[in-house]
Amino acid sequence: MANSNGPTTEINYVYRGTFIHSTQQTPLQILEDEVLGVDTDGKIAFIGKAAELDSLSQTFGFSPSEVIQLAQHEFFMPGLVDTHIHAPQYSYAGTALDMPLLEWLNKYTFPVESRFKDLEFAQQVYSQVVKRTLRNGTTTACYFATIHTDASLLLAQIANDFGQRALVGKVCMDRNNSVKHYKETNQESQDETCRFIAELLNKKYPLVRPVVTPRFALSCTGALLGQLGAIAKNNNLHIQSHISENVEEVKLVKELFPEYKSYTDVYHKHNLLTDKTVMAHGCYLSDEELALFRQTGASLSHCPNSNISLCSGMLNVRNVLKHNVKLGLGTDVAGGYSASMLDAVRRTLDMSKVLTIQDPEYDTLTFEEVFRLATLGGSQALSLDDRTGNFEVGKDFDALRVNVAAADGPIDLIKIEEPKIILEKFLNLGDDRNIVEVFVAGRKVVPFTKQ
Ligand SMILES: O=c1[nH]c(=O)c2nc[nH]c2[nH]1
Ligand SMILES: [Zn+2]
Repeated sequence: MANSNGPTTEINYVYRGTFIHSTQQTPLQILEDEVLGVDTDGKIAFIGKAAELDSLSQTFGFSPSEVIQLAQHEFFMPGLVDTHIHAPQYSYAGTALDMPLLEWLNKYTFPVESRFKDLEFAQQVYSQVVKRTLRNGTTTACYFATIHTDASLLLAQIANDFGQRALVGKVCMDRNNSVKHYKETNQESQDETCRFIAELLNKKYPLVRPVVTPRFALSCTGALLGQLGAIAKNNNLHIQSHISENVEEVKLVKELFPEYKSYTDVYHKHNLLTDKTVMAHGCYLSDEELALFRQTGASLSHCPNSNISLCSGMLNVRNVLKHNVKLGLGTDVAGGYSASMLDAVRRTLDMSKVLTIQDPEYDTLTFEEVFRLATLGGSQALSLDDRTGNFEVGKDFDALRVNVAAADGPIDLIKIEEPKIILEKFLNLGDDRNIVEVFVAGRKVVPFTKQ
């Protein structure tokens, strides 16, 4: 209901209970016994103390009797943001982790990805990955697809149908010396990227957008990198790629692009570093390169499972944060074997502890900081933090309803615990059995209504 200076949209539903989220100022803000209202556009209309329920109900025009009360062991947290995941690679997730990156790409990845010309196969795998990630609380995913435009459009359609917020990239590569049938010509890559962007934008999906996706410097000619930089600029689009993941890769980039100062400079000079760019990994970036990320507003996606599984390297997250570079977490399926962002949280903490074992002076990340990276940090890394990432009024309601004591779940509570302990238990021990509902832009997307 609207009054002359009040809200202009109607309240759809109101929850009462504990809300836990991050802000720019604090990695963990715990709001106990609060009420949060979501309007019919899926946006957070208000959040306030339950003691003020009567006045909120008058201002926003809802009945206190319709308020949904969370149970003792439940809380809401912002949806998880996976800033880097390869949807086609979900088909072999959990296998093929026995060699380093470049061999792994040639032996497993390129042969599998080349199969996504087959739309039936794509339909099967892409439905599985969207459902699996949603069930595990990924409300926003930044996907790599394959070089195939129609299959990439299908991934976008499936994300839209299931209600996931997504950036979807048709992969671009006009260089591939090992699996010769899995590459495009330069012209094809440009034309198909433009077709992908035009057709996807034309669908007008409310939560799914295209992202310009050069695979990485080794898969692209300088000409293609430059053309993709221009396409992104002309259409004001997101950009994603990989950078500085493994020592061998960094060495080859130096050999292939000798006239550039650094790996980062290769992307920068081709106009691929913008405030809508997210680069996966960055394990071997110098301070100078991090400064260039900071200057351009480009962000990093930290993918610890992948970095460990492929023996790639270890990102010094503390140093990235010190340089004020935007940072989110990614599963990097299938270099990372788990599609769950809870796994990314745990690996981030583990890797930070390994760095502390190696150097006791290293300031280990706290679980609160990693919680922020998995939610607000991810939304900032994808430049979507005006829409999602925490429970600020005006943002979309992207949220997980978590029940730490879910029947048949993985967590045993001995007694009533305070919210901070409940969150810590969920992050370290929880799984999809604890995620009882998932909301994206106010719409309940888990449990599924569609099969
Ligand atoms: O982890 C990775 N997965 C990939 O598919 C890929 N391609 C280039 N570089 C890559 N790194
Ligand atoms: Zn990747």
